[in-house]
Amino acid sequence: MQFDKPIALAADHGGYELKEAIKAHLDELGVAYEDFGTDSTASVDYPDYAVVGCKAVQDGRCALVILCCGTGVGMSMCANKMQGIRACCCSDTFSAELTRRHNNANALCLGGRVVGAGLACKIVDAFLNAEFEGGRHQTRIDKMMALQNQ
Ligand SMILES: O=C(CO)[C@H](O)[C@H](O)[C@H](O)COP(=O)(O)O
Repeated sequence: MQFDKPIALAADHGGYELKEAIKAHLDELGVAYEDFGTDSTASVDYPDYAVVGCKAVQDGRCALVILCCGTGVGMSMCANKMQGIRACCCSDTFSAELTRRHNNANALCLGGRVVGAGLACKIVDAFLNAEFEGGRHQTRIDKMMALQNQ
């Protein structure tokens, strides 16, 4: 996997430990990242971290964002409310691969209380290694993104 920009990472307290495991994994892979917090297991509010991570993608500073909370669900709900963000909450590698290939997802959400670090790193690999296929999928994404105006 090669990216011309870093991967953004952000988590709440429920995803903090998983975020740290993903950082170690990205270090091993030599993939650059930017960590937007949180920095401990002290209780915080996941929307605050979804916003900073997604903004890094919106403004072009980061290529993609990985968001971790307890379930991944709250992060994905927040991320999908932000302009231009297509987030998928994944607990399996197949969905993570296909959401890049078909949905051109730019945000991967993971649950630190759902998946272990080993599976999460496989999910991250599947997400980062897949490429958007375009074609008929772009037509569908155009329709999807138009829903932001409804
Ligand atoms: O999973 C989450 C949101 O979808 C959060 O990470 C929290 O784990 C969840 O909201 C539970 O919060 P708590 O304050 O840790 O009980």
